[in-house]
Amino acid sequence: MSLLSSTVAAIGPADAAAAAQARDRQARMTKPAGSLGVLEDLSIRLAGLAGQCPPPLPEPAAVAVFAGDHGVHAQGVTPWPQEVTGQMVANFLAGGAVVNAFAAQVGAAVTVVDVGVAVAPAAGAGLLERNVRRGTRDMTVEPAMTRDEAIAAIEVGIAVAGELVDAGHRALLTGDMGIANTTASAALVAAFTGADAAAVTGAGTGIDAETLAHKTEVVRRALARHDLDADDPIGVLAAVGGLEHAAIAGLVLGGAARRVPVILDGVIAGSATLVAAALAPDCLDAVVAGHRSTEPGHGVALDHLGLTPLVDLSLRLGEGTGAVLALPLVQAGVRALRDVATFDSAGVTEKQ
Ligand SMILES: Cc1cc2ncn([C@H]3O[C@H](COP(=O)(O)O)[C@@H](O)[C@H]3O)c2cc1C
Ligand SMILES: O=C(O)c1cccnc1
Repeated sequence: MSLLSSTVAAIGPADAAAAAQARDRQARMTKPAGSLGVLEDLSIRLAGLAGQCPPPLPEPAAVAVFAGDHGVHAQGVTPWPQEVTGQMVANFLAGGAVVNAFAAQVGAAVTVVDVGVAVAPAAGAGLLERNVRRGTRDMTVEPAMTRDEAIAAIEVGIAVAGELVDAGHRALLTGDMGIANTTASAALVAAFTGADAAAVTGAGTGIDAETLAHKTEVVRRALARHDLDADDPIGVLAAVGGLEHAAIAGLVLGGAARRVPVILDGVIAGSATLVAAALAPDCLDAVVAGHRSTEPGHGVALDHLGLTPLVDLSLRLGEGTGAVLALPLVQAGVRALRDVATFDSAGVTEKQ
């Protein structure tokens, strides 16, 4: 059996008994019932995922930054040159990117993976060299990847998830680097949700109104170019996705198979999770939406997946920055379920 097939087969539903135990404990903790809002629901979900109440604290955490390039860059969808992808890989390895600063703040490790960078980055200490191909093809002309390439890149993500969990990590965070990847993200979201290109295409790193109109047309052309069927997620991914999207889908599947929470970053992660959920719907039990980015396709993807983002700070960066900022909230939700006394144990009188 392939790594993808065995991983999908290993993903099962949440443990209803552990979730019920967590729900019951939340009702008996020394606080008004429901007063921790979203964090209560989150702790109950994570108990169901782990199959125990309380679930293990989601730490130590690791953010996996998957880097890849995009043939659709040739269509003029972003003002940034493609070589920035590889240059930022070097910056991540040197500790100089925003995700490094934020990860240091919350004690998360940063793992950098070349799954599809166009020009081989200089082998820096810590780089995981797992390149499947040196950038995708232009999706407005031909499929971005072959099915085999898409599956190989998904399996890179599954393997990285396994390695990080084997190394002791108990929370996986998604990160991405890939100039032009918000264009592929928009196409994926449109293909899986049926939304119009205009509803899911955004400014990415920042473009003027004319370039945004052009980018929307590029997404529309790519969608029209391929015979996209949401029931064939590998086919959609291969046609209009990116190598880092594939790897992130794999990280989600791999985390879910190991029953470790996966905290999503922005629109690249959201669109990649549409692929993962189409392959294995139960993987969503492991998924936490870290934040909502300003890319319009991100909200469309999260709504489709039924996920509520934890923070909304108008970020539009990627790299894993939004996921990393959300990590302490996830940890606080679990810590409350684990450490807060009950009315009985603390001798606090319950409401009349
Ligand atoms: C210096 C720099 C650092 C970044 N870090 C993340 N991104 C983000 O922006 C890119 C997507 O935007 P678009 O589709 O508009 O090209 C991705 O690389 C994403 O990770 C960056 C972009 C730049 C320029
Ligand atoms: O939503 C994101 O993660 C995002 C938005 C803009 C540019 N890069 C990433």
